[in-house]
Amino acid sequence: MDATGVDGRDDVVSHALAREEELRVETLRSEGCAIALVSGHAEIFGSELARGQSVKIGGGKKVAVFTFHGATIEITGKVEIAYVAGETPMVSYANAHAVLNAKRERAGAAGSSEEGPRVMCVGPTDVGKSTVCSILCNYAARSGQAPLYVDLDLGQGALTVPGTICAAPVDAQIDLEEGIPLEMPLVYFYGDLTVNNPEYYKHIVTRLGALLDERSKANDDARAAGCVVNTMGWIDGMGLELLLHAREALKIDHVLVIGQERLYGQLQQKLAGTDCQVFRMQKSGGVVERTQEFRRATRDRMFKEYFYGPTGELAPASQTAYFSQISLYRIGGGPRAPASALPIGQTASTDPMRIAPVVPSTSLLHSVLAVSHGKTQGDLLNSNVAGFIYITEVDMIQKKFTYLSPCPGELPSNVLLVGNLKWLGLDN
Ligand SMILES: Nc1ncnc2c1ncn2[C@@H]1O[C@H](COP(=O)(O)OP(=O)(O)OP(=O)(O)O)[C@@H](O)[C@H]1O
Repeated sequence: MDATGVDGRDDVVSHALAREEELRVETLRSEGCAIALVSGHAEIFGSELARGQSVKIGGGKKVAVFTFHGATIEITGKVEIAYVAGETPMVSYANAHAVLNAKRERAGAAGSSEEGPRVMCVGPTDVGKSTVCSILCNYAARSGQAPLYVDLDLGQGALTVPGTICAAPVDAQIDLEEGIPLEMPLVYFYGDLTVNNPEYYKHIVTRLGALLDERSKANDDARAAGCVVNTMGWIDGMGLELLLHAREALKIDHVLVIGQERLYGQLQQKLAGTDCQVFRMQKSGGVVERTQEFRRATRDRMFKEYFYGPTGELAPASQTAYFSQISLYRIGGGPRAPASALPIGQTASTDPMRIAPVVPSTSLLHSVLAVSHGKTQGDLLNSNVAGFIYITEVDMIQKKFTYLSPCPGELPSNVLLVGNLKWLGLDN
């Protein structure tokens, strides 16, 4: 049915949803659309829609508007596709939330020293892991809890720039336009999109786990709320080892396996005898497989959003720094000793935890660097980062960089970490 929508526009299509149905919407790459709830109750990935208000969904995004009891939804603007689906796993996700919340309430009861649930979503790529994490955080926030959203996914993480692992509390339902509020994120820089240095990745996950424990000791509400952890889609070989390591380091007690029976079986065997429960969750038919090209575009958008804001509302500061004013370091990948220098029979290896100074060069152009909280070279392995800068120019003659920083003024530290994160900027 076509009509004039809540925004007064005439390119509006209305959809009536029966109970437990969802409207799946894929926006065009080039432009977004607006979604409005006209009647009933509905939510997008656990975030409730307010009646009569429209929410902007950016270009290239894929969302589902779900209703437990029935709703009428209007879409304003052209979309790639919008269709109603009757079969969704949303009720099972809501049941999972009920189990987790019961544990939160027990842990939050007066005099209790019990831990709240620490949940981890695992599964292959494109099964809806990040989506389930958002749904669980939203449901928890709607019931007055503030779980920590932990993102261990380097390539398609939801919190800050790619190439990092991070955590942020979700104390209100996630804003559909602006994402998870990041007032106090805890971010560790890995510096790449895939794990080629498992030892260092494990090291920062362990650090994150220790900080989770400290937070939970210091604050009863945080202890009771627990955490919801998103993981990478790498589930074989070393990928599985990294998942099991994260499970232990973050003291996860509920693992939700989405969309793969084999992984479910493997984890059940590996975690037998621990106090961790493994659950199988159905994959939603709405989850869309993303091409490499789409994933690259999503990463570029995340870099852009970091510097310019989700709706382009921020104005990053362009600043300069002389090479002599900053110290650059790279973690891992120390040089191999030449075979001739090694005893017979030994193979050369790199030191995964080596901190190597980086000499400024034009190869840093278009790099995203992390501003470390570490004050000295020795601190770097254990320090989280304050934020990121983007190198827009390297002047080898004047020995200075020009960079974008989210805010003007001096950087919080002059110790910068270099990885392999490149972004071609707005012209891309
Ligand atoms: N029910 C649904 N209807 C429509 N789109 C959906 C639905 N559930 C998830 N999606 C979309 O499918 C895409 C993939 O989902 P998601 O990012 O949660 O998967 P993932 O398993 O975390 O992927 P990866 O391992 O690559 O990080 C996202 O764009 C998400 O918005």
